[in-house]
Amino acid sequence: MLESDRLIAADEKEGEAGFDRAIRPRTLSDYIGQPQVREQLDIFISAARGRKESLDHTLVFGPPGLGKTTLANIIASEMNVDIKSTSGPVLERAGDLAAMLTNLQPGDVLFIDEIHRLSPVVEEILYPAMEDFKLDIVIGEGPAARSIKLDLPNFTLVGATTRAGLLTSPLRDRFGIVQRLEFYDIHELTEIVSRSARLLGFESDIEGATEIARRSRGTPRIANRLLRRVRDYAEVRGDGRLQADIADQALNLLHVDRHGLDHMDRRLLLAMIEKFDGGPVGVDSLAAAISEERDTIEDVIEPYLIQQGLMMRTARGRMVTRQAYLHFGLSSGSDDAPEASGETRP
Ligand SMILES: Nc1ncnc2c1ncn2[C@@H]1O[C@H](COP(=O)(O)OP(=O)(O)OP(=O)(O)O)[C@@H](O)[C@H]1O
Ligand SMILES: [Mg+2]
Repeated sequence: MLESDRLIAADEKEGEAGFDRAIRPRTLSDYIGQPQVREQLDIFISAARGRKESLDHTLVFGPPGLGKTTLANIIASEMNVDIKSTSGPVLERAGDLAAMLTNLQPGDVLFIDEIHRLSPVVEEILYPAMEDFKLDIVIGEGPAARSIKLDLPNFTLVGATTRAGLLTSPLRDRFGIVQRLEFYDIHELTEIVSRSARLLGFESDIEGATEIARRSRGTPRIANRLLRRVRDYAEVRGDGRLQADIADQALNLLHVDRHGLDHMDRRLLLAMIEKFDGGPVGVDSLAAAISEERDTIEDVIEPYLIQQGLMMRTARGRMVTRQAYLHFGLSSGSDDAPEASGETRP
């Protein structure tokens, strides 16, 4: 199975955009969960508005599907300004960024998704733009080359990344506000599912919403996707309402287990147990063993398994925990399978 075919992949799938527009929160008060992020941003935004200044540059990081893009849009709407969106890989040349920057109105939000993938030449242009609102760019080549300096309006750069560790430190240091998104707990996800169901006109009860929440890997995008599939099932096999037994049947049919683990998670954990004796094993060996990209393992599969206390990242490599053996009904063979280190299940 391809990563992109995964029902519980946290990345956005084709055809979800329209559905997403209907349910994406637009204001900070619609944004469920992430209490610290919300409280801090509420203060910073109110203060900036009070001073009639633009908001400080803001970096948002966290695993896919937790609400980074949503938050960038909310920041712009709470600040009452426009948002212009682009992404790291799209900005290939210095001129691409210059075009975006010179197009900004005072106070605007410039949203750069996947900001860890900016090329070094583009990043160089970004530094003075962020710091002094100056554009400093060389056009042309050889003897005809000229350096152009322009004043830019004050703007807010909002950067999003799944991998804060890959940001260069000069770039990271230029963000005044850094927010980390966490996986959502069951109560928050239940609220998200109930809200989405309401907006879709899909009648639901709390048990039904909870059943989806429990199996959504702490991720709103997955919760909303499972909700859509359960709605199909409820319309065809049930009475069109979201209830716990209908959700359970639908998700079993889709092979999403009670902890929200699917085929790929199970394959990763079982490879560690069966081929590497529980680890420690390097991520590259693991990637080869299950024929996945290393990035997919690091970005998509393992963050949730680590958060759930099923595996650990150690200096010597990846290891499964005792909980992983228990999950598969196996005994941990040796007694040295580690306990999960203080991580709790949502
Ligand atoms: N706090 C929240 N409350 C309610 N719904 C949310 C929240 N956060 C995200 N969502 C929903 O989850 C979906 C995914 O959010 P979003 O696109 O912002 O994720 P992302 O972090 O930008 O993902 P990626 O890393 O793939 O870019 C959206 O459909 C949005 O409606
Ligand atoms: Mg996004």
